Amino acid sequence: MLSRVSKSGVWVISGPSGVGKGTVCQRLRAAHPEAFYSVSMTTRPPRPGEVDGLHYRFVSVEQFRDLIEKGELLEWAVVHGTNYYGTPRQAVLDAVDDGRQVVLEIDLQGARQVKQNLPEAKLVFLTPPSWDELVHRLEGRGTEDADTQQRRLATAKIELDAIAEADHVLENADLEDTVRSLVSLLGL
Ligand SMILES: Nc1ncnc2c1ncn2[C@@H]1O[C@H](COP(=O)(O)OP(=O)(O)OP(=O)(O)O)[C@@H](O)[C@H]1O
Ligand SMILES: Nc1nc2c(ncn2[C@@H]2O[C@H](COP(=O)(O)O)[C@@H](O)[C@H]2O)c(=O)[nH]1
Repeated sequence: MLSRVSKSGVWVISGPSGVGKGTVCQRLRAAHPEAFYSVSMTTRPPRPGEVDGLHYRFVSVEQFRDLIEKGELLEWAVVHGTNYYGTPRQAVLDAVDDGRQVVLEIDLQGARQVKQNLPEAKLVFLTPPSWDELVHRLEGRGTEDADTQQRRLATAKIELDAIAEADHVLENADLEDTVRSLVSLLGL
């Protein structure tokens, strides 16, 4: 599907909860609006300050299942064993046709599906400087209760064990360094 496109690239940004994927992608988006940043569908309730259509499209479980049935998602997963998350298919394909760089910030299950559907897609895995720093960032964000944090950290162990699947690994120590590395990798 991608082979007819020369300029575009699909870049999957993944990594454990709290490593900084959202923060890095926000910075990248502000600096390089010419790339396409997929807005995921989710059944998770919005956090304070999250805007429908900007951070996510917030939908009900029924709406999400309908999107699955209609084949409207490029990939989808139940993440951290709780909520559905998925990437709208058509918007990504349109951006590819337009020759844009496409950025998907999604979990490892979704990354694997994207690689199956679009083998040319590249998986960029962000790692924390240390496990303690990951826990510190997740706790410091303060958006989840203790149980949810523990669930996310359990997923994080599984995701970090799969690091060999990545095409590129970037340690997110200094935020600006990480953004600079991504800009260079994506050729923005
Ligand atoms: N390089 C960094 N150095 C220090 N703190 C950072 C860095 N990058 C992100 N953070 C902070 O870590 C916390 C988690 O970041 P963020 O929400 O972007 O993580 P995430 O990987 O998107 O997590 P999730 O998968 O749970 O959505 C935030 O408070 C953010 O400000
Ligand atoms: N498979 C997919 N995973 C996604 C998508 N959008 C986000 N995510 C991942 O979910 C977790 C949790 O996100 P949060 O906003 O609740 O903290 C995180 O790893 C995201 O990368 C998607 O469309 N598909």
